[in-house]
Amino acid sequence: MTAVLETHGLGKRYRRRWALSDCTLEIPAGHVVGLVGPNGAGKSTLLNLAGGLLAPTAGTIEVCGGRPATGPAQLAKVGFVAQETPLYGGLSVADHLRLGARLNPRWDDAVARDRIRRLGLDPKQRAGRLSGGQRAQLALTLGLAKRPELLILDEPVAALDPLARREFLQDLMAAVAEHGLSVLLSSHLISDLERACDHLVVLVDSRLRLSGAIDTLLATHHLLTGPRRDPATLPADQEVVTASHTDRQSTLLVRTASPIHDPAWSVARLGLEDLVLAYLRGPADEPRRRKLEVLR
Ligand SMILES: Nc1ncnc2c1ncn2[C@@H]1O[C@H](COP(=O)(O)OP(=O)(O)OP(=O)(O)O)[C@@H](O)[C@H]1O
Repeated sequence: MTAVLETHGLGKRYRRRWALSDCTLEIPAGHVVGLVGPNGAGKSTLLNLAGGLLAPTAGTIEVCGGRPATGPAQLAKVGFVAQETPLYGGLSVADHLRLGARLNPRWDDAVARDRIRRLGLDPKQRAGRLSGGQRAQLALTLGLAKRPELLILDEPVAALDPLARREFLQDLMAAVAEHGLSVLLSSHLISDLERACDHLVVLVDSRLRLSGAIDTLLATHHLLTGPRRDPATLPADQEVVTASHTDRQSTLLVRTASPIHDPAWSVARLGLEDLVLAYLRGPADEPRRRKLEVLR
């Protein structure tokens, strides 16, 4: 597997607080990877580290085989659209495309012009006069036309209307299929991630909670419902992600690569949204011990 992003023990600290801690992660090339987590979980921090806008406090990070933002060749490989879609307010849409062409060796002018035309943006309009969604669209167009190996997008679709969101995600998937682009994007909109992504990374409380191919994650998580039971009595290969109990019944979300044979359980699969929400809600460490406390 070729990795477009590889981190080992990666951490970023602001004064006493770790915004990202002990993150070891490998993201394969040629995929659209969704990054999710609650507000303040460390998503932008991870993306900014990958884009070379921040330097790590601990650990290492490699993007497309090199350290982020170290020289022009490395910069050309990575496109980054930050959350606040930085543009030059005094420059027109056309000026931004000209600048993009001058600064980026692999610039695809046809893609840029075609998107601007489809979006109905006036090339003469100054970026400072565009709406929030139009500015986001211009920034995303610059990111796609740069033809990077890895495109990093921090909440790219947040400002777009539903139709524009869907069309943008389709453009992204087409670029992945046609040009082997890899994409890492953060979003709170799980339905969008479900549509566009085939890999998932979940951060909670500055820590990596889950990562992997979405198909595999969905196939290895099971919702078990049955007579009340201490989660500590489950087979060792069944990791309890969350557990809730009534007087008579237990409902457990477990992760395991093996089939569930115990006839006491009724077993159901989860959709992506329920899986993500379980990890956002679930305890970050020692789930078995904590759940035992609940049972007492
Ligand atoms: N420049 C900074 N100085 C101090 N603390 C910071 C700074 N930037 C981020 N943080 C803190 O680091 C933590 C992670 O922030 P980050 O922006 O990475 O979260 P996020 O997951 O992207 O959140 P959101 O979903 O709200 O965009 C937060 O607690 C935030 O307050």
